Amino acid sequence: MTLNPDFTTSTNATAPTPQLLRSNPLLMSQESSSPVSEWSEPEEKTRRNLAWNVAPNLLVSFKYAWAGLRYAFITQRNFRIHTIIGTIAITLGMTLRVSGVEMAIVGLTISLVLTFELLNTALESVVDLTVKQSYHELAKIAKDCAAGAVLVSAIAAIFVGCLILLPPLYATTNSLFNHL
Ligand SMILES: Nc1ncnc2c1ncn2[C@@H]1O[C@H](COP(=O)(O)OP(=O)(O)OP(=O)(O)O)[C@@H](O)[C@H]1O
Repeated sequence: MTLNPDFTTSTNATAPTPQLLRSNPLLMSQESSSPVSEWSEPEEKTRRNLAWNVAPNLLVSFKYAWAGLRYAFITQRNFRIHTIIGTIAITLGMTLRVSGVEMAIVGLTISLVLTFELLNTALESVVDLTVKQSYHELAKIAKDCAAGAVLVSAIAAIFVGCLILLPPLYATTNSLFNHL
């Protein structure tokens, strides 16, 4: 194996040295992930500024998070369906005046499903970015497992929803019919 002479002075033979990276910013993506930065503070700042999108404050971070939610809502049919069902469940819970703890359980279950949907969307994007248009067995496993995670959370949500919302719904409709 022939080693590139530029890399031989580094402790990691495959990682470019800071000197080499300074002379060629395109090599920055090959930099080792050492927890202790070898860069001076201004250099670190410049390097960070070269990232595609850097949130300078909390407000901008929220803006990116909102963009992710918006993207999932616009592009993912399942995310829209789960959002609508979740909204119906919360409205039903408030109308039926279920207890605070029960509302919290319903709310947490809904957010779990939506969270898995978002992670599923993120993972699909990363897989597509990695394998592009090509078929790969590992890409299939990754996507199928992520979809499976959403399915498990959705089944759990249906179970929790039925357990908490059906008894008061049944009681309310029963008493309504009895008054007719
Ligand atoms: N690059 C690939 N290589 C192999 N199989 C793939 C690949 N891309 C997608 N698949 C298969 O097709 C299925 C659907 O993938 P797709 O990216 O269309 O997700 P989707 O239909 O948007 O899923 P979801 O409804 O969960 O958002 C995956 O679960 C996987 O089995």
